[in-house]
Amino acid sequence: MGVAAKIAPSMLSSDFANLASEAERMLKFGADWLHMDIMVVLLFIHSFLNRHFVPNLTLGAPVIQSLRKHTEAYLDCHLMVTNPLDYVEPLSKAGASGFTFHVEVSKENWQELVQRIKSKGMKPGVALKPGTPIEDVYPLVEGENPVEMVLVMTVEPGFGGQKFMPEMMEKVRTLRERYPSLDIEVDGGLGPSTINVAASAGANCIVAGSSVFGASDPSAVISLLRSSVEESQHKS
Ligand SMILES: O=C(CO)[C@H](O)[C@H](O)COP(=O)(O)O
Ligand SMILES: [Fe+2]
Repeated sequence: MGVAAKIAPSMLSSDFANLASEAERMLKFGADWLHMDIMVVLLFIHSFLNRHFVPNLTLGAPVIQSLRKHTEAYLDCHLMVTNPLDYVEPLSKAGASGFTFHVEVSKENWQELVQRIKSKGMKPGVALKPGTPIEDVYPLVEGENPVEMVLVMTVEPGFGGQKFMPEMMEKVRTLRERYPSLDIEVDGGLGPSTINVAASAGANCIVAGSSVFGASDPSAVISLLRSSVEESQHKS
């Protein structure tokens, strides 16, 4: 038996003007979590110092708060920002469930971050970009106050609809071997043609945006993602 499969449609691919009904549709189709990509570009700073994390702007606490009024679903928030600590309080008030920050921007303060996230009743997770070595997250999983999920990016963060990077599966395999009961999430380019490699590497939380929202039968895609994770776990 493995860690429970969690299928998390990325709302980045939804119709933002109808977010509540899009969320409801995904839950009806069998989604476990709703993946919320929080990206901020500080335009002023971006132009002068190039200190943004991703070159895109999506949604923040006000949108999470609005969505929370319509659903009790687990909101799996993926923070692609340079200053995640600033978002702990607003996102917890807004009703976020999971708070996953990037290791690349948290070297100095991850202990405080994890503690604050937990104190607000959210589940702390750490994400890493494709170029970041897996060893960088070990201290966060093995420390006294550990994160409860590792998100392995399988595209460069910033946009939906990109091509899955199979070479990231080595990271997933290494993590699964080291942490048999950890939630391991993969994010970027997941869909029917890529799920088997991710599932057999040991991922159990699957984010899928364009492959689900772009499908003629999203519920069939969600079922397929789930059965691939469950079958891989039975085999191992
Ligand atoms: O974090 C993300 C991008 O930075 C998104 O969650 C991800 O790209 C999902 O979209 P898709 O499944 O279309 O690749
Ligand atoms: Fe994401």
